[in-house]
Amino acid sequence: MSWFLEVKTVVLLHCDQVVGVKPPSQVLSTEYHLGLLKAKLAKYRAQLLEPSKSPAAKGEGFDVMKSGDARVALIGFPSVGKSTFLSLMTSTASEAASYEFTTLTCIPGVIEYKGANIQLLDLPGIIEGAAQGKGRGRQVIAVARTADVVIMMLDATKGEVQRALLEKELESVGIRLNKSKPNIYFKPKKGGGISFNSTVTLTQCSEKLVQLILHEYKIFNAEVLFREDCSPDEFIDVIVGNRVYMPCLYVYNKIDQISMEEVDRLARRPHSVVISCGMKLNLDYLLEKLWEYLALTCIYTKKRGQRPDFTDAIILRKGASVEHVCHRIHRSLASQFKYALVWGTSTKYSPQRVGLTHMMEHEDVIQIVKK
Ligand SMILES: Nc1nc2c(ncn2[C@@H]2O[C@H](COP(=O)(O)OP(=O)(O)OP(=O)(O)O)[C@@H](O)[C@H]2O)c(=O)[nH]1
Ligand SMILES: [K+]
Ligand SMILES: [Mg+2]
Repeated sequence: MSWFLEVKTVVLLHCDQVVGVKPPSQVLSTEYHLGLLKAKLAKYRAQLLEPSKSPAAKGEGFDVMKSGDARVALIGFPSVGKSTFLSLMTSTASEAASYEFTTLTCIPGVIEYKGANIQLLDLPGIIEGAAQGKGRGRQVIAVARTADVVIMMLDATKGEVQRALLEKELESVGIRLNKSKPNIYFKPKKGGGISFNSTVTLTQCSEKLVQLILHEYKIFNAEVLFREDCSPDEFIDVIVGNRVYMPCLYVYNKIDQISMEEVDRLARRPHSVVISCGMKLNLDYLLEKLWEYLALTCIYTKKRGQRPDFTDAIILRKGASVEHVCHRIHRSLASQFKYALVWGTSTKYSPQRVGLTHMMEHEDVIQIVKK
């Protein structure tokens, strides 16, 4: 697989050099060549996603029930301190030791924070080649796909190498870290050819390239609308589908082992937090960051004629409706529901009378009126 990634890098460099410099005929032939290569590359990657025959390599996760308000998976090389971290942050003890592959299964714990129960999963260490089934790699990655946030735990003394290798592993199975879904409307059709439009100026894709990529996937009729200046890779992600867009915190552990300068440098990297489980350093800050990345919705309730109860929030995932709030308060509340008054950013007016399908936003206040 590695040679293929190298090919991709070369092609991308080539692309940057060519755009806007060569006469149209040459641009066309370069694009033709490039489009085919990229589409082939994506097909090859898609094959990687297909489960192989043997049951061990099937890619099924460990059998751990989802519980609580959110799920966080601990991904990392062996002996970076994942189990030490779980034992510190939760009331669950997970064996930690200086030898690699101490943890052989998935061990769930619960972090209680700001009234929310966050399920934290300790997992076996993974190494290069995990995606192709090395060690328990496939199982670990399958669990990572089900998380709301991934904590990629790194040993601060070798963090950069570990980070690059694991990013590549996750990337190869369609997990996109800290990226949002490309804003491209794509709809295969029965006939009518390919209709291509864009609402912004495109600097990385053209109609011709889009067509070539689609043809490689044997798609000859489709509607495509770019609402964002996406790359060919991002367009391929949209066609292939099955991608997971996952927030990820890079956590550099064992900072007691590195120089102050190095701590400073790592702490300033994007999406990164430095900690020491051994010395219990910076764990509070990590929790704060984790909370931010989980982006849970807190809803406050209010009784008629009383002030809202800001001490006890109802915690929900993004995209929760009034109905979700009702279910949280009482099982039968939705069936007795008449209307609700909502104050906050989800409404035009405060308060506003809303129904069960109204979508709630973070820090909204709600008063429910029963029949
Ligand atoms: N110096 C130092 N050592 C640490 C720190 N955190 C954990 N360790 C040590 O690192 C070793 C590995 O810790 P584990 O928690 O077992 O690591 P793991 O990532 O769960 O390892 P596997 O289960 O084998 O994948 C243990 O000897 C820990 O005591 C830290 O902050 N500083
Ligand atoms: K270990
Ligand atoms: Mg462990």
